[in-house]
Amino acid sequence: MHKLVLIRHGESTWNLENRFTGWTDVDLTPTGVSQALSAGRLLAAEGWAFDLAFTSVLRRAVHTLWHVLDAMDCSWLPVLKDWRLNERHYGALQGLNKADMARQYGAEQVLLWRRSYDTPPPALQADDARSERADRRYAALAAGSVPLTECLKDTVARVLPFWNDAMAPAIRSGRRVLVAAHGNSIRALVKYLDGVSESDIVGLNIPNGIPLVYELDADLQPIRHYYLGDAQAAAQAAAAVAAQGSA
Ligand SMILES: O=C(O)[C@H](O)COP(=O)(O)O
Repeated sequence: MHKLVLIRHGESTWNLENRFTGWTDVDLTPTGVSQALSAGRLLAAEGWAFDLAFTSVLRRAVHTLWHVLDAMDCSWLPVLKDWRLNERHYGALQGLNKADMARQYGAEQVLLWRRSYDTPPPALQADDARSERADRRYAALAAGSVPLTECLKDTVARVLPFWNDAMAPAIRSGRRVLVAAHGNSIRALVKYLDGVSESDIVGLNIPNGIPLVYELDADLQPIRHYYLGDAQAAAQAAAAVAAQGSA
């Protein structure tokens, strides 16, 4: 059996302000740092150890990983950063307040943008100052492949190749893997691992900073999954994420 640990970044500044974030590179709040340190201490206390970590190229996930590894006294751990673990791109919603959007467009429309499988938010214009196309961290991507918006289906389409190319081979080889990522890139991976339907994925919300353990068989099929620590607290935190899209 293999064990894979996934963790969404701790609270970010735009989580706190309830703003759509996507690829905007905001940092953690002090609460987010505390969540990451607590997760690391919990993992250490329960005897977890890792051989390799994966994360995105966004600082809220990278810094979460730093704090988790620091709390586990293994800041030396090899880390592979890849844009394919980035949060789903939120398009022209990036920077806008989620409750304001619910008041302006209705909670149902915001739910579709946040949680549906194939309804993308309105796209950024390519010349929008918020576009990441000039960001040198994405310079290796083919021209025009830096997204201007993404639905979850688009996120799955880039997370899965990274799973198949990097994460799954590492796990199959027996390396103990930790992944620090984002709410929707984790939703994309969970959808694949658990075979969640396009309708059921709407109900999945990932809380900030709580380790999510996947026990996988030899074929990397899930046996079970659970949050470390207080299960009720994790459920309440996930419900709070869902509520962020309310007016
Ligand atoms: O990108 C964001 O806005 C958040 O990190 C995730 O947002 P969501 O929970 O509204 O999808």
